[in-house]
Amino acid sequence: MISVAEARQRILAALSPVGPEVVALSAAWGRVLAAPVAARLDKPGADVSAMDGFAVRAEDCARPPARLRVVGSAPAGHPFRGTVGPGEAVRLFTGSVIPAGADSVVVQEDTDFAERGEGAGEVEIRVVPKPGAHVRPRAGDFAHGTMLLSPPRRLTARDVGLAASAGHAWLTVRRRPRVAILATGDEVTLPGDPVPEGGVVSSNGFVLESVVRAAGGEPILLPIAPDDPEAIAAAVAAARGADLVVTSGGASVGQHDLVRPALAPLGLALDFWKIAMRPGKPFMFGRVGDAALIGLPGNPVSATVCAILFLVPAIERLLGLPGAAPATVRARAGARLAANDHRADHLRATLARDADGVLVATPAARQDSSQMAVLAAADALILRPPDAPEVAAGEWVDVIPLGGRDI
Ligand SMILES: Nc1nc2c(c(=O)[nH]1)N[C@H]1C(S)=C(S)[C@@H](COP(=O)(O)OP(=O)(O)OC[C@H]3O[C@@H](n4cnc5c(N)ncnc54)[C@H](O)[C@@H]3O)O[C@H]1N2
Ligand code: MOO
Repeated sequence: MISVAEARQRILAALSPVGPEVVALSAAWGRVLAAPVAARLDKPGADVSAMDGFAVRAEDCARPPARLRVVGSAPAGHPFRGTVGPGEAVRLFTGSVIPAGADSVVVQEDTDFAERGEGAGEVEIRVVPKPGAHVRPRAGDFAHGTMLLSPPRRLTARDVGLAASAGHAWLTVRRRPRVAILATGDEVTLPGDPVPEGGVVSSNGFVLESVVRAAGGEPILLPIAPDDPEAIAAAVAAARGADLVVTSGGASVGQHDLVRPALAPLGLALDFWKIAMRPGKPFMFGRVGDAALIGLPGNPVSATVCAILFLVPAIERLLGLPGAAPATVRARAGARLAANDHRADHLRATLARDADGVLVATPAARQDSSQMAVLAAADALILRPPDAPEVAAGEWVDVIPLGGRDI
């Protein structure tokens, strides 16, 4: 059995980024940028005012109060075409272009504007403006040609706004990796269908569909396959065009654990099978045809933990991102943790702050890999490295916080 780190490294090494596509800016949020974004214009495109007030020549206002003639008004989008001469001012608003001749802006609160109102022919300036006061210089945010966003990068709302402000209506992003999902098992039924004796309602397909979507992939949820090698092979063969095929169930050693032998006739090239971890030991990785294959254990908690640890990084790699391990934080153990065996353990835990504000991770009492209620209620997975010694309550442990990307 290989370690969690080696498994992730082998998965990432076997995958390469999918191709690009061009999308409208309105559809770009959350997508992964595939080409650099350089500014198509200066921002701002001219020296502009940061405040509502008056454009002046600072030298005219050296001895307040200074009485200036208001020679024009320049709302944002309507620049003043003349030049501000000695003893003159122009009425301005936030975003207005600074007229030629002026070098500073005096905010209207520092004038007699309140007494005179809009449209007066004169204004009294009551302060000494610093040259350049309240002026946003041309290209002060960015200049035409400045590199603003470099790939690979998952686009945030702020990135989308930046690209818009730089004049981009379209962005080149990675297409969404197509991930076919196949739940297997004679006992597995769909939610809403009658559940026969010994039946189990499929949750894995829906968890995986959600995880794929959250990671930026395009999930394709296939019909459930029975424990029949031909049916499993036919379903996987029909998923041609997928970048990645993810199966659930039939990954272990039992007589009905069929995925590996079922896919042999399709030319399954197995990279590795079994990871020294709990839950999720019977994890399979390889390739069938043009697609990578991840075979997940059927136990729901095992499938979900493996999806967080390996499927999310795999999709990130297909998107051209590094595919890093889930981030960890330090917390104090909320209870004694027994010494671990040779499999890295991932204990479902709740997080809370103690009286000093220190994060405390308390493991759930039940850690069976079938317990979905415990998993959904958990805030974190406590990491227990292979062969870790016993940990007393209050000692520091590493935890993976859950809930990122709403997983
Ligand atoms: N003799 C051994 N038995 C088992 C071993 C082992 O090493 N030796 N490993 C155990 C471990 S660890 C795990 S994890 C499971 C994984 O087994 P499989 O991947 O073969 O999964 P199944 O047997 O098909 O199912 C296990 C369990 O999960 C339920 N299940 C299956 N599919 C779904 C689904 N889509 N949604 C919800 N639940 C599902 C299924 O009904 C079973 O209860 O093997 C251990 N056994
Ligand atoms: O690894 Mo299994 O996933 O222990 O239940």
